[in-house]
Amino acid sequence: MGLEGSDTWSFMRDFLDKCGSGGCAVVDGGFATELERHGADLNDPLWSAKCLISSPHLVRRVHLDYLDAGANIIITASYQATLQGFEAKGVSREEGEGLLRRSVELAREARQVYYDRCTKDSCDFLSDDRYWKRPILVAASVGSYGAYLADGSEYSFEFFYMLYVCDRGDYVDAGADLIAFETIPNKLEAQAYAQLLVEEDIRIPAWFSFSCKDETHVVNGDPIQDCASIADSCSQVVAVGVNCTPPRFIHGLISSIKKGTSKPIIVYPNSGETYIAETNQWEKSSGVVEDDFVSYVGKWRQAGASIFGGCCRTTPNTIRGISHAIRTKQLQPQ
Ligand code: MET
Ligand SMILES: [Zn+2]
Repeated sequence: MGLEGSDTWSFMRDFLDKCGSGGCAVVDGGFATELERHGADLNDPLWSAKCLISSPHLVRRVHLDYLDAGANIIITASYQATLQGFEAKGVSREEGEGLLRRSVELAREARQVYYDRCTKDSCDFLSDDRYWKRPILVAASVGSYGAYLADGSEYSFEFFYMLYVCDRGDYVDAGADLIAFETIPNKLEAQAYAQLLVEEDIRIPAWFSFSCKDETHVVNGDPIQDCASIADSCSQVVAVGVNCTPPRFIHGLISSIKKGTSKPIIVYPNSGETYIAETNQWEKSSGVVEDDFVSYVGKWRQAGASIFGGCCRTTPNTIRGISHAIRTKQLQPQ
């Protein structure tokens, strides 16, 4: 049974209401780069998904750190997880499917640990002498197909379907609350995901989040407004936005996205640094200081976004700051 249109329409809006911060929610921060800060070596085609094999305890720990920091949505370690990638490591197809499910289970376990601790130590808010259980969703991460094709080969829809349809039912079975299509670089992929969600009758909702190169275009040059319109016409998509994009473009991007959709807008920029592939290092962008984008969240709320977080090189501290800002200021859109 697929989600009915009205269910998906209300899914994110109901969730945002329940979060109790004036219709805002907090997503987590950079997951893979946070694993690296804890010493994980992610120089691997599987990137963060490598830790599903080598250090699942660290995956659960980082999820928990983001929950402790105030996240309402945690994104799984499956960004670059593929059965093909696992197979290259000698992991059988069945075991690989198990690892895809495991990525969701680890996030759900962290949520359970967090809730168990809350009732014992009252670490979350109290209202009327009762413990308030902060709403928390587990979003299964699907990284871009373009990123998977890092060798510069061409898009092949046959392969795309093999990668993304065969594998992704595992997330639903494992109990993910939604699918996060992240860092989408172009219109073509957005169209393919939208088609996939409809044709395969994926039973959980999704968000589409694009990676952008300025205030009006995604990284390949397509207008973000067109990308947002594609997401808008797919009833299973419950939020549209941008991630892994420098903070300085976010305000303009929110205005551009609003021209293409009226769905809730999600923004989780990176730290503003640039990844240099040759050296495997992140460098400060010249002349731009964006160390602390937490202070911009109020403006982004006014511009019309309602879900805020961080991407690469942001940490639980960023998320703590965002969470504090939206809870204490009760920000409103203009
Ligand atoms: N959710 C992913 C992560 O933080 C997004 C990566 S963007 C390159 O690991
Ligand atoms: Zn990122």
